[in-house]
Amino acid sequence: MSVVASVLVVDAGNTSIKFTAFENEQILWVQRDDSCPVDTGFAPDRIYFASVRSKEQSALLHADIQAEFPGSVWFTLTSQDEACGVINAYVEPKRLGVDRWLGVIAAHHRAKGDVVVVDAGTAIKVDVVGKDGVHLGGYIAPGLGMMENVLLSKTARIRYDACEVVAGRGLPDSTARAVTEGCHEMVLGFLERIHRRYPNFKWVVTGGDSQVLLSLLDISMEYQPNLVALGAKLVGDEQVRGNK
Ligand SMILES: Nc1ncnc2c1ncn2[C@@H]1O[C@H](COP(=O)(O)OP(=O)(O)O)[C@@H](O)[C@H]1O
Ligand SMILES: CC(C)(COP(=O)(O)O)[C@@H](O)C(=O)NCCC(=O)O
Ligand SMILES: [K+]
Repeated sequence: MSVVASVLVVDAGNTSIKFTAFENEQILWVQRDDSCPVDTGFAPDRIYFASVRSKEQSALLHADIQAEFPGSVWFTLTSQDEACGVINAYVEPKRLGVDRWLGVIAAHHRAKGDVVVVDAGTAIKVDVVGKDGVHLGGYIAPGLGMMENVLLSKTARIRYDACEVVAGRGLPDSTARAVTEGCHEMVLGFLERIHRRYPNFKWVVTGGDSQVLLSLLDISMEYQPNLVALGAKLVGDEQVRGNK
């Protein structure tokens, strides 16, 4: 009889927490929330927890989630110098954001070749991974929401209502369009410059803002919304095997 392994992956980013329920390799459901889902009817054997939040916030989340799933074995995932056949580029491997680390690992295993990972979240991260599993490094830039918020918070007259953010033709002719499309152009130029350096790499994009970018970029990219969770599953399972 095959033993079904149920795993809950928790990916705590700076904006939202993504909860992904696995049964063996199959994703049963994904929930994006600010706190632990309740009454899910899911009883994971294991919880793989990856957080880029502060130690204090991560500890509070750990307590909340463990209280909701008291029978689950807890694994906190962190960036390592090597895991699942991938070698971390960082001089100090542990300082690489664990979301980036897990996305890099999942992308390497899915692409089976040279790959560029774009994760458009609170920040926009771009990581480059060679087909041999060597993480070559990457960039961090402000996310779309962050750029817009800074313009609003640091100026007196950049003000507009959400309803003014409309698709337009030609150069922006309103404050709302000037800001939103200016931020888009910043990110698109950033990504297109990197694409000119890595044109033959596969590109995979994830993160809450990826659909916006996909619609504007003329770079062929695979959209994988569960990339970080898939990387967490690979790393967590490797740890479980290693502990046996
Ligand atoms: N349901 C949602 N809740 C929060 N942010 C969302 C949602 N849908 C799309 N987004 C966009 O995704 C961004 C957050 O992406 P995400 O990858 O979850 O960030 P992080 O991993 O940094 O927490 C937000 O800036 C927002 O623009
Ligand atoms: C860059 C990040 C804040 C992105 O996190 P997110 O946008 O998912 O909230 C995170 O990957 C992080 O905390 N990195 C640590 C610094 C580094 O990766 O070099
Ligand atoms: K993230």
